[in-house]
Amino acid sequence: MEQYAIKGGNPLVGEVEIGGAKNAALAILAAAIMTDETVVIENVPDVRDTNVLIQAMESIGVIVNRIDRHTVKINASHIHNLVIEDDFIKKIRASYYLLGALLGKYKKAEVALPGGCNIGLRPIDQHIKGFRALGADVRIEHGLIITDAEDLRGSNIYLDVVSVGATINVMMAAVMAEGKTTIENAAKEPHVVDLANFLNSMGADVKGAGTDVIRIKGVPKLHGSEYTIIPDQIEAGTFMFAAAVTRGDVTVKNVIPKHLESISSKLLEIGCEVEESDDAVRVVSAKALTHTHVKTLPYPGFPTDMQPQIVVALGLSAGTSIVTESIFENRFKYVDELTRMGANIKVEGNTAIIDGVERYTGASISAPDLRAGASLVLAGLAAEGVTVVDDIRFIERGYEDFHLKLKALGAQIDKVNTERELQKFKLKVG
Ligand SMILES: CC(=O)N[C@H]1[C@@H](OP(=O)(O)OP(=O)(O)OC[C@H]2O[C@@H](n3ccc(=O)[nH]c3=O)[C@H](O)[C@@H]2O)O[C@H](CO)[C@@H](O)[C@@H]1O
Ligand SMILES: C=C(OP(=O)(O)O)C(=O)O
Repeated sequence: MEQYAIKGGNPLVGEVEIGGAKNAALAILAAAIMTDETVVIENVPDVRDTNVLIQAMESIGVIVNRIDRHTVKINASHIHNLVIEDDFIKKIRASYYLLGALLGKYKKAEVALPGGCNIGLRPIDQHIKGFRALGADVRIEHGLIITDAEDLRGSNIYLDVVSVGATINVMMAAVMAEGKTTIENAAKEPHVVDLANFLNSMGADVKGAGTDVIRIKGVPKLHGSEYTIIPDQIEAGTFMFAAAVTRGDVTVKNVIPKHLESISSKLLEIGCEVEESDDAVRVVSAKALTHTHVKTLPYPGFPTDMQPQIVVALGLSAGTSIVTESIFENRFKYVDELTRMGANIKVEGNTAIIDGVERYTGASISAPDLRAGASLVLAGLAAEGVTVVDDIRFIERGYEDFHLKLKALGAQIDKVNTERELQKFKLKVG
């Protein structure tokens, strides 16, 4: 089983290029099947989740050509099947975007219930509420979400919780519905805006994305497009925190600094310097880190997908910090692993009370999910001695070349596959 072997202690220094946003790419790839014309999408991250989604699209007859590692050409004029139930698709969250896309285009779809990170219950009632409001019948049978409609008609939909997935799914189902749709209490995340921009580039009429009211006028059909996906806010944030915890000096390049504001603010609060330019942010961690309080919130609040990264940093900060996870009920599972490395953190319900320690010490640990896994790697980079992180397949769901990018910044990290390779790494790093 592949693992990351890490020898901590090196400050990360240099520049790192951020890739396309995984969560935008997943929505946009799914939406690309809503036209029979060819679509070219650039800046698609080469990560497991996007590759699984592409594989599922191919399984129903979508032709996907890779022009280069990050550019795909999609033609969905020969879809022959509206049922998607292979085992892989059950593992990712965004499989359900194919439901909104197929329902919007063909008025019918059957897709396996979604997976994704095991961080809470993750119900899909708001997606179902939205589809039903547009006139679709929706039922769950044999592990599949089955939806069909004679006609989709625009509607006013108020989301009871701010949900990225439901906002995206309802938007896709509504763009070719007859008449006007309003999504109230919509999510405002950058990837919601990116999807709306992409749909508009295909001829849709979506207004208000990025605010909490999205207005959609149905159009009869969508056409081909060429589109570039926005940079990944969370990949960028992860490298910014890698600089913070290793006392480094890292410039994350190819980013939209506005999307990183909540992350930059917290880094400033804990004692880092943050310099913004047009499409880059530099983080310098020269002083001892200090404590702060954090509550995860929908955008523009502090992202839940950055919660484990900031906990790793606060675990090394002087004083007591309180982190409240307000989006998912069970996103502190990694704290047990961090405790093995010497962290002093007590979890009470959705709150972590963190008493900073002077250092972490290397240990053998497992990645419980994507962001927690990446954050445990950051802990390993800051720790004294060698850390071995198992289950790195979770990390590879959302980070392209994670260890190679860290290595280029001066980290001592290798991917190892056998005990022998691990011993070799240990000998190499001394
Ligand atoms: C593939 C993707 O883009 N994943 C992101 C997406 O997940 P995802 O789209 O699953 O997250 P949501 O925004 O939908 O979830 C937010 C909250 O709403 C609840 N909820 C959601 C839908 C629903 O029908 N009913 C309901 O109660 C969820 O349980 C959660 O408590 O947004 C999350 C919140 O920013 C991120 O952590 C994930 O990385
Ligand atoms: C939780 C995440 O992804 P997913 O919703 O796909 O599980 C994430 O990207 O951090």
